[in-house]
Order: sequence, then C-alpha cells, then structure tokens
Amino acid sequence: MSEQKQAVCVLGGGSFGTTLANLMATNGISVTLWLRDEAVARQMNEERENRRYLPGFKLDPSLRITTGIQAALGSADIIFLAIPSGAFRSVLQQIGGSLAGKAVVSTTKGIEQPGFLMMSEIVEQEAPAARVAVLSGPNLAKEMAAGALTATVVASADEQLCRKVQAVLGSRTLRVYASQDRYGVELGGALKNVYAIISGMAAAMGVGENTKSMLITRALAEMTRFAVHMGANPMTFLGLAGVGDLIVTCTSPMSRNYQVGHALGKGQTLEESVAQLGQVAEGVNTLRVLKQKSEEEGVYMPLVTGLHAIIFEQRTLEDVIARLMSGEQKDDVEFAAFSQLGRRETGQ
Ligand SMILES: NC(=O)c1ccc[n+]([C@@H]2O[C@H](COP(=O)([O-])OP(=O)(O)OC[C@H]3O[C@@H](n4cnc5c(N)ncnc54)[C@H](O)[C@@H]3O)[C@@H](O)[C@H]2O)c1
Ligand SMILES: O=P(O)(O)OC[C@H](O)CO
Repeated sequence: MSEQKQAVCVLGGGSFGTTLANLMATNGISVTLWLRDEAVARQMNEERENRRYLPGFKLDPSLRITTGIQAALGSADIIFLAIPSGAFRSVLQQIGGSLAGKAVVSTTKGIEQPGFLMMSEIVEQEAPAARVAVLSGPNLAKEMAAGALTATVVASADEQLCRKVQAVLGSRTLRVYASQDRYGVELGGALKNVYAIISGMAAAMGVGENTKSMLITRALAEMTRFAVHMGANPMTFLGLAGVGDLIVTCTSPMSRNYQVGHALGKGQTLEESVAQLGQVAEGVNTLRVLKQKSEEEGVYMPLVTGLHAIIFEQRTLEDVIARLMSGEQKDDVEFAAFSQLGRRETGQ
C-alpha cells in the first residue's frame, strides 16, 4: 500500500485533535476524528467547524467525525491520541485490544502519577502489541490550523513508523522531523508547560526583557538537568521538542499554560484561572508531579519549587522571587559536564 492510501484515526476532538485531523484530511489522507460528545459531533458535522475548540476554521469536507470509537478505528493504520493526560489511560482501556500491530502516536504533553509515566509508556501497558511513537514540538494548534509554517518531531525507535507519520502529516506548511529519542521528546513536551506558567506570570507582573530571557534560559537548564538525571539525551533539549517548544510556550499569549500563569500573575486564584481558560493546561498537574519527583530523585529545580510554593503553598511572589535571586550562583551550561548522557535513548 502506498503511503497516500493510509487510513488514519484521531482520538480527541479538542483543539489539537481537530487541527491534526483536519491537516491530514487536507493532505488527501482518509481521516476519522473520534470525540465523545454527541452534541459537539453533530454540530461539527452540520457546520463543518469545531465551534467549541477551534472556532473560525472550516473543516475539510472529507474529514469524518464520529462518537463511535470502534467505528472510528475501523481499518486505520495510524491512530493519533490527542486526549488530555488525565483521561488518556481510560480511553486506551476501551480500545487497547484493537490496537495490535497498529501505529499509535501520542501527542499528549503530560505525565501520569503514580509511576511518573510518559503517555507512550501508558500505550505500551494498555496496548502491548502496538507500535508506539510520540509527536511533540512548538505546535500551537490555532497557528497550525491557520496554515502558519510549523515544524514538529515524531519520535520512535521504529524508524519505519517515523517515516509513515512524516508521510501522512508533512505538508507545505508542516515539516515533520524524526528522532529516535522518544523519552526525551516526550519529557520535553511535558516539562515546558510548567515554565510557561511561570513566564505568563512574569509577563503579567510586567518584568523586563532581561528577566524574560533569564527565565527561559534557566528553565532550559533546569529541565535539562532533570532530563539528564532521568536518562534522557540532553541534545534532544536543543531541538524543536526542547528549546523550540519552550520558546513558543513561554512567549505566546496563545499558550493555555501561559494564560493560566498570566491570570495568576494578575491575582486570580488557580481555580479561577483554570475555569476561565475552559481548555486543558497540562502544566498545573505536571507541576505537582514534577515537584514530587524532583524531591524523590534529589534534583535541584528551584523554578519548579518556587512555582509550587506560590500556587499550592500560599507563599507570596515577592518571597519566592527573593529566594530565587539569593540562591547559590552555580555553573551556566552544566549538563555538558555530565557523564552517562542518554541512557534511556540507548536502552542502557
Ligand atoms: N492545543 C495545542 O496547541 C496542543 C499542541 C500540542 C499538544 N497538545 C496536547 O494535546 C493534548 C490535548 O490537548 P487539546 O489542546 O486538544 O485540549 P483541549 O482542551 O482543546 O481539548 C480536550 C479534548 O479532550 C476531550 N476529552 C477530555 N476528557 C476526555 C475523555 N475522558 N474521553 C474523551 N475525550 C476527552 C475533551 O472533550 C476535548 O475535546 C494535551 O496534552 C496538550 O498538551 C495541545
Ligand atoms: O497551549 P499550551 O500551553 O497547551 O501549549 C500548546 C503546545 O504544547 C505548544 O507547543
């Protein structure tokens, strides 16, 4: 079968699932989008637009939309998952048995606790006979839907699978780069959300350009320090799924995590900030998970600790900033001095 004849299924009718499904349908791929909400599916089928999550973007006439999950899977060779991390496992549990031999690509940027599991590890548990990849990068859904020139990364040890994903997703507006470091790509996508909350908060406070640059660069140092400790390849953090995604999410008011931080910086409570957003901001849960994991592992993460203290421990911004600025002044690019880089990537 030629790559153009591939059938694809996208699970999750939020902003990212809808965007990916529509992009591939526009590429001439046979695509079915599954979502759970009957009323939303009906509205999308009637109006050819996802008014709730992607207003203003017309859907390709060929895109099929259904609430029947088995029907959606049908004869699809590639299944993309764009389900928030909190519901990811429960959706897979409905279909795990149907995924043997299929390509399953997670696009979800979160971490499951307990176990500190990446979404692709949940796929391996719930669908052990599936072929697994992840997709991550600087990918704001609305910009992709609008045709902004964009790049992303598909990561899997299965090179043939990476080529399949490149073939269905790549287009005149979207470049799909490949990586073998699935763990590092996935970890980068999840971690950057926490720093986007901090950046949104800083913007709301009206900080200077030096401060914004310091935050993003120290965020990169902190997430890379953690990733190296966990066995990821730090070089991955210099690519699109690392610094690329960190930059877009920490600088764009379109990022939902940045928006939550901005609302917090304007004095709203976490509950108010999340409710006002009405979409998923994975960084809130990732912050809890990461704080706990960094303490268990003994990894120094002052930005994570500081944000956790503000959001969950009722500490003031002024107090946390004073502590951050008076901490020990250490090395700049420290990970280059680490040994044993990339253990997880090479399976050691
Ligand atoms: N939106 C983006 O720009 C973007 C880009 C890259 C990656 N992502 C990642 O994609 C994932 C999904 O995000 P999104 O932006 O599409 O979220 P969203 O908030 O726009 O939509 C979430 C969707 O998930 C559905 N959902 C929630 N619980 C469900 C369940 N139990 N069963 C079935 N469906 C359920 C909701 O109904 C909704 O359609 C997140 O992990 C996010 O980090 C998003
Ligand atoms: O809107 P956010 O903050 O979930 O970020 C969306 C994407 O992850 C950006 O790459």
